Amino acid sequence: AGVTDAMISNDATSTNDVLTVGLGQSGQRFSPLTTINADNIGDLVPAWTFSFGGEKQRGQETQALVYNGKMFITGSYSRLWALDVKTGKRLWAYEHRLPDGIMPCCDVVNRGAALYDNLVIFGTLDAHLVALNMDTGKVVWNETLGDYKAGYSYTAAPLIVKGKVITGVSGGEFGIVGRVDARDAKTGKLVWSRPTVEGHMGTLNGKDNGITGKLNASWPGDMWKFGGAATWLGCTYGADVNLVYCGTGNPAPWNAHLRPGDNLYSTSTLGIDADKGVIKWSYQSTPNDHWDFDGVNEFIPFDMKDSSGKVVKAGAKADRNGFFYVLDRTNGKLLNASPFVTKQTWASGVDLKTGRPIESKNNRPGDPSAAEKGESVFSAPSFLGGKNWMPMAYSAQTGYFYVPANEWGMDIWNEPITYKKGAAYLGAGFNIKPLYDDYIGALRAIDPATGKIVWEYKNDSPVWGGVMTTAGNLVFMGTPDGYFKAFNAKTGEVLWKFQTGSGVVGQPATWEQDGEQFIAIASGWGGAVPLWGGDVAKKIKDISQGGMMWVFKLHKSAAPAVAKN
Ligand SMILES: O=C(O)c1cc(C(=O)O)c2c(n1)C(=O)C(=O)c1cc(C(=O)O)[nH]c1-2
Ligand SMILES: [Ca+2]
Repeated sequence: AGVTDAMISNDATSTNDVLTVGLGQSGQRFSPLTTINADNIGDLVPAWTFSFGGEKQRGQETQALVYNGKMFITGSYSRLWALDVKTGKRLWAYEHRLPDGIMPCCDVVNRGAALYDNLVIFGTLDAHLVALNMDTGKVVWNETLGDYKAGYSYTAAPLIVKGKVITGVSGGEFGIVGRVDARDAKTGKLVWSRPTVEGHMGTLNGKDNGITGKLNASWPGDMWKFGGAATWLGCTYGADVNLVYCGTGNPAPWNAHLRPGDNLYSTSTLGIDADKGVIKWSYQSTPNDHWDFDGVNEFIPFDMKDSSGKVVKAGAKADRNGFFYVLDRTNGKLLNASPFVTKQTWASGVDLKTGRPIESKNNRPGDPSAAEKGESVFSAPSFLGGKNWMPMAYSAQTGYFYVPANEWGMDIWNEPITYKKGAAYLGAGFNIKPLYDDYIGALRAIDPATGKIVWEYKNDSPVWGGVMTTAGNLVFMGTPDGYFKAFNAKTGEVLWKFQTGSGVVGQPATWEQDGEQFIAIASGWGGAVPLWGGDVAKKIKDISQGGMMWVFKLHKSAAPAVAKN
């Protein structure tokens, strides 16, 4: 017995296990379970805990996977554990031997593994993809994703699509070239590879698989050779159209004066043919990005009822640049775009006809070519984004997306820079500042058909944890002050919270076992905010480090749930 493609296709509706990060290939992070619900959530108590151990703490961004009596979790510094899912007892551990010179930009994080056959597959900070035997933890195959000395690393959860393991790469701040790869999940052998910087060739079974668009038309000179567009958050999958959806990060360097043009395919959503690795469509949210708006944010396929009641094959993305985009997932056409944070100084909106931002004048930092430092501008959102990596969730039951957002801006300026292998390739300086005294983070319920914010929960510190929603009328998210919280999915009311002992930047998961529902979350403060957060980082410097897996269940097995509303 092992994990099959059919099981993975059904992961969003099957409740006995958790086979994918995102609770299904489309990444909606919705569970149909109702045993734990808005009426009895007050009875939620810890079932067991597990410590990530020792000196290697830092950000724990993982999501638990559950299969065949085992839980699989990844940890900071490229570690992975198999635990007894009933007790939390450690069964085996894999600790990847990392070289000294690794260069992750934004903490030593990992966002989870993938399961296929009898393998548990995850990526490492030195840009390797490692497949372990589920029962023993022994390495079955180990492939190189990039040269860590050139700044390649890996932090995302891989995605399984039809027997293939789909991965991106990290390293946009070092001038790597972004890429999406598909490998045979059983052997690790490369099937196709699709670079995300125009000009670089893709491959299918070792042969050229074609490029779309004119070679390098959107990059000046040789800039495409180190163009960034890292695919550092991985991909989702639209099974009905057989497209892998991958976001691409910032073009490199940050100083956009050095690369006039749109810089395709940076800061874009790509719809890539899952069998051949060919880009079927692309949608660029921030052409010629000057603010590190990146654009990797997850694109979540969902079916949307439009104003006439017609069901549209849509997909949504809450972009780091502050706009919530709804696209036609079959062809990438923009359906609507609306702000999900209070301030976007760089653009007044998005032109629905052309799909391009209506860019503000004078919100790009000045050209430093004749000076040491160009003119500084204040810009919002900050480069850490209206939303960063932490995934949103979608409930077909309420019809809302639940978006973890942050309200902040930055002073940003440019400096001269040239590419040097293994060195930061930014050409920019910055300082992040809060916009408001009373809050930075917010969890917002957004109606995708109108773009309206239906409810919001404000948090004093930035939110950095993933979101999950359930048919029990619940939304779950953790906060940097250590709480794991449950909200009413319809109203946003906080129904329950639990202090985990360190900041929560993990992703919730839920499953059922022997008639009981369980909910898991990793606690362990870290990620990009303490490293890059400027004035905001100063505000939250007193959060305790840590590293614990928490699993919860109802205090006494509740009677089968009866939904009250
Ligand atoms: O361009 C890139 O390759 C890249 C990679 C990563 C990463 O792999 O974690 C982040 C970023 N960029 C980034 O811009 C960013 O804000 C960020 C935050 C985090 C985090 O885990 O908290 N990672 C990253
Ligand atoms: Ca980046």
